[in-house]
Formats: sequence, structure tokens, C-alpha cells
Amino acid sequence: MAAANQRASGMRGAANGAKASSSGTRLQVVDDEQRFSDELPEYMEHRWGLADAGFDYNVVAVFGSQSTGKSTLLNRLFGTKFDVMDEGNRQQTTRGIWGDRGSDAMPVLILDVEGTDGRERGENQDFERKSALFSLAIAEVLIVNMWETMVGLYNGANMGLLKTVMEVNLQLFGGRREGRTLLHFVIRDHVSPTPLESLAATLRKDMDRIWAGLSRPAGLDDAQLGDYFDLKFSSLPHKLLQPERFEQAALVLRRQFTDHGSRDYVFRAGYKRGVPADGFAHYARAVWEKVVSNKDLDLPTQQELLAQYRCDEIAAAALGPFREALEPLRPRVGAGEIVDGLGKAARGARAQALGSFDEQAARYHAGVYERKRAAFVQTLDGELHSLALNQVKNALSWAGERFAGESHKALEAAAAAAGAEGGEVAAEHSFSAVVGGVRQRVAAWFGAVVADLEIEDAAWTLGPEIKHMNAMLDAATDKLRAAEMDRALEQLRQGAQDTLGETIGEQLGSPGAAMWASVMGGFDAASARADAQLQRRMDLAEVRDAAQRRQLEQRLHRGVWEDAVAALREETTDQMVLLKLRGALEERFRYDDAGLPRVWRPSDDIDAQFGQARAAAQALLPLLTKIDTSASRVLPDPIAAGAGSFFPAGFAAERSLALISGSRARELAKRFGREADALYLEAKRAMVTTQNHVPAWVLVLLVVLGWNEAMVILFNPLYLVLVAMLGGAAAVLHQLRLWGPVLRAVNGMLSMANDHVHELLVEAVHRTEPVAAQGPGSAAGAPARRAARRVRAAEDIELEPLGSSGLAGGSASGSGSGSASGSGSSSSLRLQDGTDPQ
Ligand SMILES: Nc1nc2c(ncn2[C@@H]2O[C@H](COP(=O)(O)OP(=O)(O)OP(=O)(O)O)[C@@H](O)[C@H]2O)c(=O)[nH]1
Repeated sequence: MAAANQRASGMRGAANGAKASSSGTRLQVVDDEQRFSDELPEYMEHRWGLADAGFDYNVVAVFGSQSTGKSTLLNRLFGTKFDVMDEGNRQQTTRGIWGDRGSDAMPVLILDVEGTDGRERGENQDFERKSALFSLAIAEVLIVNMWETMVGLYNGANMGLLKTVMEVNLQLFGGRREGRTLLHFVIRDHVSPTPLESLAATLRKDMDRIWAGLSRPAGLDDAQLGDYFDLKFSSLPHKLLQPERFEQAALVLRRQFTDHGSRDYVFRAGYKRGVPADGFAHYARAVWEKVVSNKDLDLPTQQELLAQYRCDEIAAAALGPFREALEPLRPRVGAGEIVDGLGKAARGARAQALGSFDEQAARYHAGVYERKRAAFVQTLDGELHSLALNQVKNALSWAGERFAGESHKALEAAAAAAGAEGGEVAAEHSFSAVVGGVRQRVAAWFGAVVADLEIEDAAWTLGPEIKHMNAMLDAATDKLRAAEMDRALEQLRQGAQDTLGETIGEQLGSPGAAMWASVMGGFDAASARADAQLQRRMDLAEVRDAAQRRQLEQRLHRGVWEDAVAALREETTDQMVLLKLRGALEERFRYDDAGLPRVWRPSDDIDAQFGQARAAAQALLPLLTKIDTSASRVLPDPIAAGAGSFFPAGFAAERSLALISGSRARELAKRFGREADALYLEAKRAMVTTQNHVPAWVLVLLVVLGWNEAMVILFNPLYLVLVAMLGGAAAVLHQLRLWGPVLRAVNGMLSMANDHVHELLVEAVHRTEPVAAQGPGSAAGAPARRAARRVRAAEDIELEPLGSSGLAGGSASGSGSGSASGSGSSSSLRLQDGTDPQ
């Protein structure tokens, strides 16, 4: 077995040089090259199942010379399987420090320590001191194993080593160490008649002597051995010579380690190191490293270090499930969802994590635990705060949308209700009532979301988010109010436009001197009504700021004014103005005072009538060129914009008055003149047509006188054929619609003939001029003047086009001379029969 153990000792762990046994549950905690095993935590947890034992476990170590049956004793007491030296090959069996758990679920961690005085180590006592010091520091019970024959010996009983170890122990772990250590002396091969008490007394004296001779650190001068150690003594018979008694005594001794009820039960509460099982591995390593480095070590400080380490470990372990619990919720919140029950889940995960932390970490150094707990809480709450803020952000966004959406709907419903009530907004449909109601609902919903996320003892609160939400709702309300006022302005403006448009259409439809007074009266009434309604709408919408109210009033006034101006401009387009002027002209010229259409007779003074009617129509044009606001009681006089004015600053109030520019007015006057001329000619034609009507008796006379000629034609084949041909040609022309070109050709021929006659006449007049010069009263002069008038008339009649500007100027004088009195007027009349209308 020793060989096997050697082989085991010879193996080097890849990580730390220490190794586990190839069989069983033993672990070489410290190898013979003083390296501490990395596997101890794993053994504590899985192989030995001690990690969850809390404080309910014990640590036992053994101290003694090499090959004094230490492993044999431990195996008997705890059912372990530490290697025991082969009888036939006496050499060191245990190298380094081995650990194992007691059998039968005994919650005892046993450390089998390499024996002292080993041949293999020689003079080098370094390891045996360190291992002894380590055992003394971490074990509650240190079994000091020795042969009976060693009792009383100083070196043989390892008293020298024990002294050194106790001395260093005092220096390293002195002062404030917690828990004493039981030094359990087990005397082997007790075969002499010397009673155990006697042997114990000897050893106790040796211990006192050692203690007295210790060099103590400052402050520990009065420290007693009993302050640090309890001493207990047992003996066992010779294993080889008295095997049965040995086994029985070993069983009795075992009960001292297993029987809680036994009076000799060795594990007392006072020996506890205060290290929970799950922190033991770390603690043991820290002690070993301190022992190896031999630096100053304060055990409570070490416990603090341990506590820090363990608390961090526990916190990290508790953080895992905490994050796992919240992990599915994070992406949902990140995607903008408002996760139902997030607060509950968060609080649950937090409580679980803290509970788990408290359960394990509370066993450690109180100060460290409190600090670490606070840090852990901070970590948890930090993550929860971030999650909560994201949820609140989503809720905020949703609250904003919901507020805007519901408010819009409610306002539209209110507007519809107001429409049904004839535009009057009832208080319950007012902006403040409608939006206030929605806001209350949204705020309550948001408050519930926030309340769900609050954590009672968290360092943060979501109060600022409520403020944020209120600010957001304030801003959204302002926006809605502005939109509501825009809508109100639009409605009021529309209402004003409807009534005012009617007045404007009516007044400008038949313009007159009182037109502007009526229009302005309508404008004043519409403005005042709209203003009164605006005041009410502003009150209902809680627009309280005076400047804001003034601004809205000005916007309304400007809007109503602009609509009025737009309507006026529509009424004063070129077409409309010409229509109005023509209408005015026709009304006076074509209709009589009774409103009946005139039928012109030769006796009528058509020129005078025309002149008066045209003058009256032309007088309307200046009236339409500019809005006359002088009759308005509402509009400022002079009309202006700016602070305190009816119109907002920047509005070109004065310019808005102009309807028709000067150049446009002149152009319109020309066009109207031409249209008037056409009307005049039409009237003239109508009179000529009346005048040229062929009387019935002429027709009768024509039939009577032409009877013979008709008979001649009828009964003369030549004439008949000729008439038939002419009739056929006329029918063809009519069918082919060629009368137009034919008539134009005839006209051309007539025109040429006319020119020729004209020349002849002029020539004849020139030849008769000397006769006419004899005096106006001469008989020969009268036909010549008539001929001359005919010539001038003929000249005038030929001039085209009809109705040039000369008519507007010349004829406006109302001279009554038919064709503008020939005073340079280009207005002419071509009569098909070539006669002068006068
Ligand atoms: N005489 C005697 N021999 C014993 C007793 N117990 C064990 N032995 C023998 O002593 C030898 C050494 O026993 P171990 O248990 O290996 O001793 P150890 O102290 O563990 O040895 P190391 O681990 O090498 O220091 C073995 O051969 C045992 O059989 C005992 O009580 N009396």
C-alpha cells in the first residue's frame, strides 16, 4: 500500500502539483512540494458533499512522528482509507497533507498529515512545521499521536516541534483568534502499567512548560494555555500484541468523535472556526498560503478576506438565476413592449436573489456581509432600474400616443356634437373637459404602470418619470389646444365667410354708391360675431395667456379679412368687372324704366340714351378699384397692422385694399368701351332692321306687277330652263353650304364696285365745288353738301374694326350725333344697303 501511495505521491497534478487518490475519496490537499490543491472546492462539494453543511461540520487533523500509526488510527476512527504503511517495507507512507471525509455520512473532514521526523525529509523540518501550523490553524481537534515510549521525551514526543508551532501560531493567529483547539493526545501501544492519568500528567506538565517558555507576541504576556488549547488524553493498546483490545479501544475512541451525546464528545462549539463549509476550501488555501509565505496574518482579517471572496461568489451565484428570470423580459421591453407584470417578476427575482445571498453570505463576517449585501442590492437594483426605466419609457411613449389619439377622437366627437347643436360648444364638449378627461385616464394608467415597477426598499424611485410624464402631457395638451384653436379659427372664419360672402356677392352683383357701406356693415357684423364666438372657445379651451388670446384674435380678424378680400377679388376679376359694367350699361340702355326691353324706333334718340347709360356704367369702375373701409366701425382707420391693431404685425393691411390696379382699370375701361360699342351697333342694327321691313302691300304690288314677267318665264322654255338651272345651282350651293364663300366673293365684287362709285362721286363733288362755294343758301349747294355728307358717311361706314377707343372718349360727350359726330371717331357702321342710318 505504501508503494501505491508512493506512486500516488509521485503523480503531479497538471494544475497545481497536488493530486487526488486514484481510488476512494481522498485528496492530496497539499502535495509534498507545498502546493495547495485546486480540487478542494470540488471535493468539498461533490465528493464529500460537505459544501452545503454550513457550520455543521468538523475538521480533524493529526500530528505526530512518521510511521506511528496515524493513518491506521484515522481509518479506525473515521472509516477513511488513508494509505497505511506496508509492514514489510518501513518507509514514509503519507507525503504532504491528505484529506477525506468520515464514512457513514460523518460530517467530519479529516486531514492526514505527513509525519514529522521523517527519514526522507532529513534535517529539513520546513514542511513538518508548516503542515503542523496549518493543522493547528484550521482543525478544531488536533490528534497528537505518539508511542507510549515517547511520553516524557522532548524530541521523541515532538515537544520541540510543538513548541515552535505553538509559538508561531500565537504570532500568526494570536490575539483575536476565534475558537480554541483541542489537542487530543493519543498514546499508542500503551502496554506499560503506567496509568493513562500518569502519562497525561506528564504530558500536561510538558505542555505547561512549553507554554511558559513560549516567546509571546506583545499584548499576549498573560495569555494562558487554556485560553487557546484544551488538552485531552487517550491511549490505545498495542495493535499487534493486543489486537482485539486495540480494536475495542479504537471503537471506544471512535465514539468520542461520533456520539454527540457522549460525555467525551470531542467536537465542542468552542472549537469552531466560524468558517462555513462552502468557504472552507478558500479559507484553507488562504491559511496555507499565509503559513507558506509566513507573513503576518490576522485571522479575523483573513476571515474578512474569506467573507469578501465568498460573498462575491455567492452574489455572483445568486445573480445568475436573477438574470435568468428577467432575461426573457428584457428583449420584449427593449422592443417597446409594456410587459404586464414586469414589476412583480422583478420584485420576485430580487427577493429570491437576496434570499439566496442572505442565506449563505450571512454566515460570514458581519461587516463584510453587510457591505457586500449593500453592493449586491445596488447591482440588482441597478439592473432593475434600467429595466424599469425602459418599461417606463415605453409606457411614456404609449401614454403620449394614447393621449393624443383618444383626445383627437374625443375632440372630434365633441366637434360633431357641437355641429349638431348648431356650432355652439357645450361645456361638457369643451376642450378642457374633453382633454382633461382623457388626461386623467392616461395619467391613472401611467401611474399604475409606474407603481407596479416601484420596489419598496430600492435606492431609486420613479417619481421623476411621473414628472416627466406630466411635462409631456402638458406639452401634448398645449399642442392639442393649439390644434383645437386652429380648428376653432377655421370654423369661425368659415362661418364669417359664409355670411359675408353672401353680402359681398349681393352688393357687388349690382354695384352702387352704397355698396361699400353695406359690405363693411356685413364685415363688421361677421367679425364681431366670430370674435364673440372666439372668446367663448378660448375660455372653454382654457387659453388664459393674454398675449396668446390677442394673437388668436388677430389671426381670426386677419383670416376673416383675407376671406372678405378674396371674395371681393373674385367679384372684381376682369370678366366679373366687365360683366358688371356691361350689366349696368344694358340695364339702362336696353331696358326702359319699367324694366322692359327697349325696341328702338327711328324717333328714339339712341345716341343720348347710349351716352347716359355708358357714363353711368363707367362711373362704377373707380368704385370697384379699391375697398372703401371708411364705413367700418371695426376696422382701424387708417387701416394698419401691428401691436394693438386689428391685424397682426407684418400683415400688409393697406395693400390688401387694392382690388384693381390703375393699369388694369384703364385696360378694363378700353375693353368695356369696345363691348359698349358692340351693344350700340347692335341697337343700331335692330333699328335698321325695323326700318327696312318690307311692307306687305309692296309684296302684293310686286306680284301684280311681275305677274306677266313670271308667266313669260314660266311659259318660255329658255327662261324656264335658265331659272331651273339657277334654282338648281342655288340648291347645290345650299346643300354644299357654299353660300358663305359665294357671298364673300359677291361682297368683294360689290366692294370693288363701291370703291369705283366712291371715286366717281369724289370726282363729281370736286367738279361741283365751285358751284357750292357760291353760298350755303344756294339751291345748288344743298345737294352737294348732302353728297359730301354721304361721302364722309361712306368713309366712316367702311372703317373697321367697330368700337375703338375713340368711342369711349368721343361718344362719351353725349353729343347725340349718330356716328360719334365724325370727330375723329373710328367707330363706324357699315350698312349692307349702303344707306345712312340717319
Ligand atoms: N506497534 C504498532 N504498530 C502499529 C500500530 N498501528 C499501526 N501500526 C503499524 O505501523 C505501521 C505504520 O502505520 P501507518 O498507519 O502507516 O503509520 P503512519 O504514521 O501513518 O505512517 P506515515 O504516514 O508514513 O507517517 C504499519 O505497518 C501499521 O500496521 C499500533 O498501534 N502499534
